[in-house]
Amino acid sequence: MKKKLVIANWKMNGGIAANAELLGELIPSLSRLNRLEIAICPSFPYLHQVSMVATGSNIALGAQNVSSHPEGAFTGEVSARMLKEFGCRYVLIGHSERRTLYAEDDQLVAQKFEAALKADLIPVLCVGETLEEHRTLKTQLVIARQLQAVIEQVGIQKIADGVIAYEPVWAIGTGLAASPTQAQQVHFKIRQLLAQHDLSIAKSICLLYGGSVRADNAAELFAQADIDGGLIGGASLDAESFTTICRSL
Ligand SMILES: O=C[C@H](O)COP(=O)(O)O
Repeated sequence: MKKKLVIANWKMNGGIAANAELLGELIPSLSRLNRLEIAICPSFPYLHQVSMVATGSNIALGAQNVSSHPEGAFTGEVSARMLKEFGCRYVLIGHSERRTLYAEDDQLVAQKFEAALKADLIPVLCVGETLEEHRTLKTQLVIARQLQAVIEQVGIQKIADGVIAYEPVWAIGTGLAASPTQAQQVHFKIRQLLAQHDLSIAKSICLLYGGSVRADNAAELFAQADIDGGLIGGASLDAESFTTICRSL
């Protein structure tokens, strides 16, 4: 059976007191949701806090980024081994904010995906087109290119050890989610692209949708045949909204 997963990406938000309050509400309200996996990706400094507070709950830990290098003179970077040591299970790879604001290209993203796998983390590969690419009907082309870079780096079998999140850049933080039909079409296309390499991986890989998922649109998005969960930004900072989103899956 395919994995169902909802990941909270807190982005560069939170603080010790705010995290404690949010977790204090989330942990009990999500505790009975055993039909899906739930993960929270805080900023690096709060990994330990979230790990300590969430231990024993059904909330897993994830990070928002990782270095492509295993160790060494890379000031400001955090390695996959370090994330593992701090209890991470997941790591976001190639989020569009990393691609656009920090110039992460397909090759670097692919190297990060590989670095995560080598440390036994589950990489969550983020793919998606910009508004301009969307308007000029390049969505499939862009996603095929982003996927291909990772397939070339690690091989199709290793892709199966990760998760893929489709996040149209124009939907992130804009309040303008893709319609369920639009999202489903792209998710279906992602499975088709993977099926060119391996049918069984295409069918079984966990595909998340991200981009302005809210309490009031999650159920319809998650009802789509090829959407197995969500990667949630803004709405994951509100306990009630995030709980409703998780319950919608
Ligand atoms: O990682 C999460 C995505 O960037 C979605 O963010 P958002 O839910 O605030 O649109």
